[in-house]
Amino acid sequence: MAASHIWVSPLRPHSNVGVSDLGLRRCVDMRCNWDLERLPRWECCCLSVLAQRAITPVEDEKPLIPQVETSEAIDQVQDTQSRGFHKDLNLLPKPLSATDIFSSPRNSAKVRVAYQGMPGAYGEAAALKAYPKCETVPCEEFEAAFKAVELWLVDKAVLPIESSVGGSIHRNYDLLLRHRLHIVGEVQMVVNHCLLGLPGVQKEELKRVLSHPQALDQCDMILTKLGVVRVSTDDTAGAALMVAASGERDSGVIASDRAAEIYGLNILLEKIQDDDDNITRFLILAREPIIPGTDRPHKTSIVFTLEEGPGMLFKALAVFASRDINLTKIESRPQRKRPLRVVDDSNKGSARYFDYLFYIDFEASMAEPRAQHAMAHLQEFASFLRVLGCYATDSAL
Ligand SMILES: O=C(O)C(=O)C[C@]1(C(=O)O)C=C[C@@H](O)C=C1
Repeated sequence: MAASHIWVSPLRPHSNVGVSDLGLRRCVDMRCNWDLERLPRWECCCLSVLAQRAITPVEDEKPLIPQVETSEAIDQVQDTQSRGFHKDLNLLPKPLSATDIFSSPRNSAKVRVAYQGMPGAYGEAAALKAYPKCETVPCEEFEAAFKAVELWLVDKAVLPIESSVGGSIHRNYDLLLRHRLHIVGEVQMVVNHCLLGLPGVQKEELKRVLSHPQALDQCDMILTKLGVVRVSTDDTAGAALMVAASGERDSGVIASDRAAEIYGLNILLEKIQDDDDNITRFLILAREPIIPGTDRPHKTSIVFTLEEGPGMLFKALAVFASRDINLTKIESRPQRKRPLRVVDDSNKGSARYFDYLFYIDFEASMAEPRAQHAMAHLQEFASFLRVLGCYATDSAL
């Protein structure tokens, strides 16, 4: 029986990993090629993957619905096989979603790092750059990765925060504030996009190209030249999976060379981004902050709000300038809970102010007195101030 047909029976209570009944689960470990006769043995190599996905209900969690192998599923596999793909896409790990989070027992000495997207996404590469021996955990959405850390399902999350071409990833700025995680590091990654297609397909045959919106933007010139329709997906590797699964010969993908390998697609063009130096900066998030050092260059990330008044932002920025502290990033986001603030009647009641959150990264460690003084000074007139993290600067591209 093919590995794609392997289903694992309910896990019995397993004291050393603390897993209770998981329901019927398909073997999701790509390395697992156990046959049906051997399934009752819980020491199966896929145990780690299953254990990693064990469930403890959280507030908004839907109960896990046991999966059963349906005739459609079998048809799908046979259909895929008949199209001749050498990769069995059913064996890919299913990414976690925000409503599909469960707590995880630890059965691995490896650091587990969550990222958004499917295997082969750039987030996975960033996680492996930061922790070369880590176990990567795919998540459907950014928020699922935040929750996975909070629920001890993983140790860290690695999420994109800005791109040299596309700018800030606003969703993650907002999530940084909504969740109580700490920034413990950063990863700068050169992103080299490839144009992928099904085996045997020429780039001239493509009518549409699927990818993450950032990747589509970063490859604007080649897409315009090809005259294709752009289709947005949640992540680049997810786009590769879709095309591999659909077998649509007129659909191409922008994704990594690793995604091509995982999903059995051919690389039609390499390094197709408009800007050669296409760099994405990822943040490493953890439950606990690190103790800041002064042994090597550090950055500190903060978020604050200011009282209304002329020159307030100027005053805020002056706390850094007067101490010779260099700012590497400033971002403002509307404050969601009070997106619009109407002034009181004494001010005629007609003026409306937007309240903004200011996110700043500056080049100093919180272990340095100048950074501590700058924060104390800022606190004098900031209505809210939080240090999101202090971490070593990543200068290795
Ligand atoms: O889709 C992916 O592969 C991602 O890792 C996400 C992401 C992003 O959010 O910017 C990361 C890097 C690339 O710039 C394109 C997409």
